[in-house]
Amino acid sequence: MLRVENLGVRIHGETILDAISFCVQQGQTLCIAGESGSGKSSLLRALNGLLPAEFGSLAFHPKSSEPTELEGRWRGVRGLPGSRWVMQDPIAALNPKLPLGVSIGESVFSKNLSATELNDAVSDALSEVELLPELAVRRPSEVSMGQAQRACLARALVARPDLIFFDEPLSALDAIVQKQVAATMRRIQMRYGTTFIIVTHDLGFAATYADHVLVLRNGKIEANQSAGNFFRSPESRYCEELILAARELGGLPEVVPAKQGPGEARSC
Ligand SMILES: Nc1ncnc2c1ncn2[C@@H]1O[C@H](COP(=O)(O)OP(=O)(O)OP(=O)(O)O)[C@@H](O)[C@H]1O
Repeated sequence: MLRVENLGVRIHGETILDAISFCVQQGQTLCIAGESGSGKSSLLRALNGLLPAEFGSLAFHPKSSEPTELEGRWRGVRGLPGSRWVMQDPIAALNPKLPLGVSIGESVFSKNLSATELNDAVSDALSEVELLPELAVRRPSEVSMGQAQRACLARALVARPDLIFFDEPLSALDAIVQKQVAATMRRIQMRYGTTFIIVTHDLGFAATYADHVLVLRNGKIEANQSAGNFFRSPESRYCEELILAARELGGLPEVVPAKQGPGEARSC
């Protein structure tokens, strides 16, 4: 569904990402992990056209939008048609002056919906993420962090994307709300078959939700494996150490249970 070959990013002569290749199938979850500064967010930015990147090739074939195929230098600031992005800090991601319902509705501005259709779409999206319709009139400063992150998820969902990029979507939330939002994300994926690409520091989260794991280090790929293989038999010593460190901190069980859901990771 999304296949990237040989992506590179250089800024002011410095290599930020080098020779990045991976693919992810429709309805599956790719978690991108790695230490701070390894290039995870830069990879999301490059895939969304926000950093100047060189692509050996990129092919994105969503179910409900035109395919995108490109190679060479790309900077398409509107991102990939058929995809949306949920950021790490929901308060910073939302316009502080706009009620949540308006921010959510802006996501489908280009569809030229009537006022009634727009209201219905926003209400549906709010209920999809388990928020009351009354919250549509509140501004970001008038809701909790968890509610704001759900609103960001609703803003992505209202456009019915085939692919959602998430940059550390749970890190601004407390543990209980993290669990609730993660469960909502999972339910949405099961219902709509949406593909998720999620940047996370949390290997425990990746162990529970990922089909595939991509580990970056110094802008290069350190591992690109199905989640099952990654946690059983990581590709490099560095990844073994990452897994060990997560276990020692108590964030990862000794035995990673098989992922609940549509089945074993499908390779592409
Ligand atoms: N626009 C930019 N100009 C120059 N350097 C940049 C730019 N964006 C990112 N970098 C550099 O690229 C490297 C990777 O940064 P990036 O934010 O992608 O890392 P990360 O893995 O997401 O880190 P973290 O987990 O801390 O968010 C860093 O050394 C960063 O300073």
